[in-house]
Amino acid sequence: MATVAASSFVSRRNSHVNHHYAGSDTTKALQMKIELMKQDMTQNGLRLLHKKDHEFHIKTITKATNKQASRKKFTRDIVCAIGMNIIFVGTEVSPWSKTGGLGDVLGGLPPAMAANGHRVMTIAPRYDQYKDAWDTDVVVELKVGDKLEKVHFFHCYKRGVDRVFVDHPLFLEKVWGKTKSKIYGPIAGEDYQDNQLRFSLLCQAALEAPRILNLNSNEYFSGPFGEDVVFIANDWHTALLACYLKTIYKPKGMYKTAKVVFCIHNIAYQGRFAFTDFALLNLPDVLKSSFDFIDGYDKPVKGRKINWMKAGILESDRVLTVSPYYAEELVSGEDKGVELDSILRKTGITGIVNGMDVQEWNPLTDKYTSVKFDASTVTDAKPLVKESLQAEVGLPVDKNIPVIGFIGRLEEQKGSDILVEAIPQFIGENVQIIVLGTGKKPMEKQLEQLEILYPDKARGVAKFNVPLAHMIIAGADFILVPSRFEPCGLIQLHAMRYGTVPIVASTGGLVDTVKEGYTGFQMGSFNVECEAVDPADVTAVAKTVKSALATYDTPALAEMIQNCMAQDLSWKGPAKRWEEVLLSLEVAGSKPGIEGEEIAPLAKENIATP
Ligand SMILES: Nc1ncnc2c1ncn2[C@@H]1O[C@H](COP(=O)(O)OP(=O)(O)O[C@H]2O[C@H](CO)[C@@H](O)[C@H](O)[C@H]2O)[C@@H](O)[C@H]1O
Ligand SMILES: OC[C@H]1O[C@H](O[C@H]2[C@H](O)[C@@H](O)[C@@H](O[C@H]3[C@H](O)[C@@H](O)[C@@H](O)O[C@@H]3CO)O[C@@H]2CO)[C@H](O)[C@@H](O)[C@@H]1O
Repeated sequence: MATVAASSFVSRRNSHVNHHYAGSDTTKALQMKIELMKQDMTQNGLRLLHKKDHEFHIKTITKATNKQASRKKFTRDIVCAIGMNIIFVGTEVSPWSKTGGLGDVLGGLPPAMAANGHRVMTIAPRYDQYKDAWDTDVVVELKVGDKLEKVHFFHCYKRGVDRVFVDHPLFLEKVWGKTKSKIYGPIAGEDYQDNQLRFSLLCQAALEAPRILNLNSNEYFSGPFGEDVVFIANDWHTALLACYLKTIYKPKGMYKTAKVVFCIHNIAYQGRFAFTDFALLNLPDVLKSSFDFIDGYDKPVKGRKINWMKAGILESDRVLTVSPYYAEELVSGEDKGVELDSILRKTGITGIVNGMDVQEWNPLTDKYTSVKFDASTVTDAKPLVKESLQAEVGLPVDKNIPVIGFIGRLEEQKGSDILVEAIPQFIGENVQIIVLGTGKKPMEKQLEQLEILYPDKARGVAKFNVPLAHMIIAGADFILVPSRFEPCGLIQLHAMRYGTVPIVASTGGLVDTVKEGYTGFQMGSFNVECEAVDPADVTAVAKTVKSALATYDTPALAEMIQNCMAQDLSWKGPAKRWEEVLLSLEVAGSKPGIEGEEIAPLAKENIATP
């Protein structure tokens, strides 16, 4: 009996089990891998060698008769329960809640991290009676403002991620049934008066969840996540998390090695409130200086204010944002850094470009489109999908007319006002345009006017309409993204995956993700002053749109379509970069992950959709 081929089998506390065959094994179904592993162990006489600090090392003894084959078979690692405990906290988590890209990121990045062997939880408010999330029966009492509030936790397990929903009337009673539009205020542009209390509650609840929720969602992880965790706080609403952690939990000896990453999805929203409101947050005075902020604006009060995002940046262990170019822009000066540039220059900020959810946005399986396609069939399929889109919005159905799409929140950021002014300059071409968005009322009105002004050429739909968003992404020939600023942008990623060529402003993540002449068209950067539309930007939009239209039905555009579709735009790459950053924080027990596939098929998933 010879040979000892090495295989290591590492397990961790709570019998957490995850696994990995390094080397050439590319088997996708994890269940098969485990079965194989069990068989291997039996057939080849695996023996437990020693146990040390929760780690088990197993040595394989192969049969002499099959020495070579066995040696080959076992020169791979089987790693169980590797990785980190990662907790994402945010106000939106798609598909349960979403007003825009923040929801998409909390929907898509966590499953990608889980696929790599990490134990992952998201914590977001329970705005609605989600059909697939059940009451955990765990209740905590939290001090919010000057009251004690009882908070419940709901839970479901999807795509390898524990989805936790914080249940309290501050969320459910306000937003119930209107998840898409009323998360932050009664109408776009208007905030709920008690948002500070709502988000203080969210942050405190998020600090309780990993310690008290006994989650046994799959056979590899069980029990509470514990205290050796890394929190990822997203945008201003979650800025208090680092503050409570540092001043309340750590002094009590809790969360000793836990760390907080603060991720900026949009620096335009900072959470600026009256300075006296600091008292509402139940934080020690020592933190006041981190919130202290003076600006020249009268809203919500004149002069001195508290700034939640400023505190989030200063009190977290690491600051990230959603693209490298946006990270550069944020520290470049006051206009792009929106008066937090100097703070960010001190703390530093790293940009990791977003990925996209390739399950939700897949031209081969998209449930909202009539014809499914991939790169090999796009040329034949696109005209058909386009015709259904034209019919859907009531435009003349003609596959020979190039269609331009726009999707976005109607805020100055997205430049829908620039687009509306540019339309007269290119609408004389052979073209149709479809604009989908909700937000500020005057901008919604501008959209609704389009059909009246250009009945055979343009449609504006002022609704939050996910099926139509999919149809536009799939059926349009070009997608226009005329943003004044854009931290990353997901629209252009979705579009490229469907062979819809992006025409983008040269800002933020649009610079990082769209290569001029290769995967799209760059329009140059726009004036970030939002009060008025800069005529130069209108000209840039019209000029670039005309150049793009000139490529319609040419081999050059066909090549660009192929270039777009050939890219891996999934969360896989970004998830690896996130992992590197999180590992560098050195939370106890953190280990690198693996190159994994989503572990959903193995999980005790509840399959109802929200
Ligand atoms: N009317 C409508 N109907 C249906 N769907 C609609 C819609 N309006 C928008 N959407 C959807 O909302 C998402 C918007 O994503 P973006 O990244 O463009 O936006 P947003 O600015 O909200 O996010 C911020 O956060 C993300 C994530 O980090 C950054 O990419 C981005 O630059 C930053 O501004 C897309 O999935 C889009 O389809
Ligand atoms: O996913 C979409 C975006 O969602 C978040 O943005 C919201 C923002 O955080 C909220 O504060 C609010 O913004 C309003 C702002 O508070 C108010 O003073 C006024 O300026 O109007 C704003 C718009 O209503 O709503 C935003 C969503 O519309 C998230 O922070 C962003 O990163 C996401 O892009």
